[in-house]
Amino acid sequence: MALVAGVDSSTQSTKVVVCDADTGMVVREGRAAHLDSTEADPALWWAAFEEASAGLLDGVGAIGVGGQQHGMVCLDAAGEVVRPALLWNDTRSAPAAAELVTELGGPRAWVEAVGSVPVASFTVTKLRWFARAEPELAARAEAVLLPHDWLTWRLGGRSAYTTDRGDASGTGYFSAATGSYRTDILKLAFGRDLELPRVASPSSVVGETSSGAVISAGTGDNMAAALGLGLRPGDVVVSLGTSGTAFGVSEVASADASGAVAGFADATGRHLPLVCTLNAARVLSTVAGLLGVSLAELDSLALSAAPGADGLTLLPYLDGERTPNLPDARGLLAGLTRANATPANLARAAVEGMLGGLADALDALTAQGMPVNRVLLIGGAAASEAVRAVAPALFGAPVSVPDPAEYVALGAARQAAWALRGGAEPPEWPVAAVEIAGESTPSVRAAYARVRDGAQDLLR
Ligand SMILES: Nc1ncnc2c1ncn2[C@@H]1O[C@H](COP(=O)(O)OP(=O)(O)O)[C@@H](O)[C@H]1O
Ligand SMILES: O=C(CO)[C@@H](O)[C@H](O)COP(=O)(O)O
Repeated sequence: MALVAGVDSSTQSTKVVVCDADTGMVVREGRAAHLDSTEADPALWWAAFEEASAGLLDGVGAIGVGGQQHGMVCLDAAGEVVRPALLWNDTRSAPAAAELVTELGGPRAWVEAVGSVPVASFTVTKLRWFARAEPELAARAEAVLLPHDWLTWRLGGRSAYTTDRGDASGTGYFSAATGSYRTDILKLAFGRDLELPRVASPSSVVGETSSGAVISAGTGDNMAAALGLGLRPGDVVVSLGTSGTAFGVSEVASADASGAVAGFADATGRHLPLVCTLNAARVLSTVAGLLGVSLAELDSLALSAAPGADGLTLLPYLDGERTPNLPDARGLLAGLTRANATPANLARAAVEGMLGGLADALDALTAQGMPVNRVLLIGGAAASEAVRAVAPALFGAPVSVPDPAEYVALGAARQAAWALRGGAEPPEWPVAAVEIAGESTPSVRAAYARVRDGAQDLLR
């Protein structure tokens, strides 16, 4: 049995899986936690990878890395990290994003240039912030990489100084449509050129580890998840991790000047229109902490309340929000009365509020012509019984839950198997999923929309 490994270096943790290269069956896996911060020393990602992969990689013939998107990893001339990486969920570059949108000529100009309208998550806005806020440190920067690029480079050395089309499409200076960098945009943001990694093709081998395993190109975590699920047109993923994302694979690029749908590329040479919220799984853990209960107890409380939480609505912008682009927003609990002020209603409002943002994300994809025939629910919070009860009621499409697995790491492993074996398409790895049912509750979405739209001025 040939073995391949996949890595998911995401916001809260690193996960590693080792799979049968032919079937995708997971035979070994490990994980290690990350610090809770919106900036990180990449050395901590490497330490987490070493911890999570300890004892797992013997006999592995290929390895691929899926990483959280957008992180700004700047290196000096000696290849040393200049400052901790600013991560996708760091919002300090929101003013820089607004400046850059104006400087290039507005949202439509950005969509035509790179397929997306940049917000604080995008690497290009972080480079602008870096150049303006920390000029002496920025003067030392000679190159900029993404988190998965940096880990791939650490694994394979100079030859593995690469990225892929999928992750590159989240920088704001790469066009998924043309497959080329827009170095003019990088220079507009940062003030001068920086060395960028070579964009490797989807099934290429970019290097070799010290133990002789070939290294695939890697990709961004959402692109890897799409690969791990073997996503087909009509399937849309809702991923509930630190971020909430809704995305699907498309043969054509999206072009949403509203900025809600980012025109990313996938990891197979196609496109991955994607909507991302800043608030997902941690809405549940935060409210569980507020109530002093476990996640399982939060589930029980939420399931004991009626749909609509007796009029209690939570707009869960607890870390600001990315979609809608309200980086300085705070959460808002509306409709509170003496009668509905119960732990059960608050738990229910947390689940419905978090999923309300993802239901809006699905609407944004539909508006861009993305067919939503089936929703696949993944990410840590997909394990929640309350989430599984509420999602079908809000999403307006059949919802299925794939067998529990780390689909980002699985996708990276599938890419590694593709690089190992070659061929026009990645190996066929079966993914089983169970459909979950739920009665539609349009009144819950209507209540969420009223609070969302009515509070816009309060939220800026
Ligand atoms: N049963 C559960 N119910 C609700 N949330 C859960 C459950 N299990 C895990 N989570 C949450 O999932 C998150 C981790 O999901 P994951 O997809 O690994 O995140 P990321 O990829 O962003 O690091 C954590 O915030 C954790 O609290
Ligand atoms: O910014 C995005 C997508 O544009 C996020 O999806 C990040 O890629 C982080 O992913 P998770 O850590 O939540 O998996």
